[in-house]
Amino acid sequence: MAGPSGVCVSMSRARGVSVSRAHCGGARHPSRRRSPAIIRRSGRGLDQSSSSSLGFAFVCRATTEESESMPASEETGLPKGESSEEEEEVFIRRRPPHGRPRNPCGPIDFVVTDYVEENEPRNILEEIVWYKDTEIAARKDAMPLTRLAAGVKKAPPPRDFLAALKNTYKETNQPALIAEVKKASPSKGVIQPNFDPVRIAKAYEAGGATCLSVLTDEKFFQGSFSYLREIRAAGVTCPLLCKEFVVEPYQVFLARFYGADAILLIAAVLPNSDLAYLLKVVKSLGMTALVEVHTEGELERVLSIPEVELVGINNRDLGTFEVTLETTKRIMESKQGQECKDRDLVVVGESGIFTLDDVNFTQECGCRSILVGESLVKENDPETAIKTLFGR
Ligand SMILES: O=C(O)c1ccccc1NCC(=O)[C@H](O)[C@H](O)COP(=O)(O)O
Repeated sequence: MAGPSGVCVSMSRARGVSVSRAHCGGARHPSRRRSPAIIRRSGRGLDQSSSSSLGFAFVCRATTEESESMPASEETGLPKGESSEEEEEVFIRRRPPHGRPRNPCGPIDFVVTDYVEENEPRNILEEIVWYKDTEIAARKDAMPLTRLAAGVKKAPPPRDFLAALKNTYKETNQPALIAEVKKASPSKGVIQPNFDPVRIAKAYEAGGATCLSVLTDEKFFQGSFSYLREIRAAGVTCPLLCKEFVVEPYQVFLARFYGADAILLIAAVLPNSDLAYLLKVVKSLGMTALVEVHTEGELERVLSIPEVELVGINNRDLGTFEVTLETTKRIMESKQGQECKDRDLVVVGESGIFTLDDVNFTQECGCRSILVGESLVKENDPETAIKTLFGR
């Protein structure tokens, strides 16, 4: 049964139905202004779990007075009310702008029949981020935040990820290596078929990596949170970055629970209000945040948050998958790049680093650290691969 403006209500499981229409707080895209979205009232989905509101209560207590005063969304535990100007700068739409293709709603479900094209992810990062709601809901079903937070207290203490990078740079005068443990990626498919995360992590450490980045996304990278724990349990002492697509505080707790010392926050995904809030959560757990940007505009936005200490510049264009180190050069030569240098922030050059020339080029751009995945992980002897990469 088609309702007004393309709202189609499926009666298959329904006896009676009324669907409310209102602004949707989740999507961040100008198109949403042209048409009202649908508010989900009940049924299965993210808001089915009571753990997110519980989670927020916990996070509030775990962080500062300042964050306590921020109103938060019941759905995600993140603060509401970011300015529309800031929303425009966020490249990634957090959710399909017109809701999911099918929306369970109590005893019925409804379908949005218009705007099918706008409702498709525009790039791989949107596709990944949209799937996170499903993934996080399942995680919360298995372990509500209250239990997760209790578990976090028993996790091994966090190591200082940022200090490790700074020390290496000072000692070696070469960029400190964050070596990535990743089996596959959306752009390359399977990179290492004989993937053994512990063997690779040990080889990276033996080769001289300062820190490790561990992909935890299962669907798109064939990663796992359990790799963090396995690598720690095997005695690897390098601080560990949880390479995840974070949209909620719950994921930060999960990372700490599994032993991560640092976590990635992607500016293209997170408006500043979310970034600032997540940074407080990260700090409250004793971890470091690597805040990743792709453009000067994102860097400018990120630099307005005083808590940012570690910035990553990703050379991969997430629309085309094209990788060029010129991105790092361009951004580091911009006024925002200059501000990073003036503030003595550690900047990490990420993606597309294959040779000693690439290492040197990134260092000349002003990066004190590099994050390297493919060129090391594809080799069957990653220890030697690191030594070759650094000309040692
Ligand atoms: O690598 C991808 O295909 C990808 C797609 C969408 C989001 C992120 C993606 N990669 C994550 C990374 O940025 C890299 O794993 C990391 O920077 C290392 O890059 P590389 O040395 O080129 O493997």
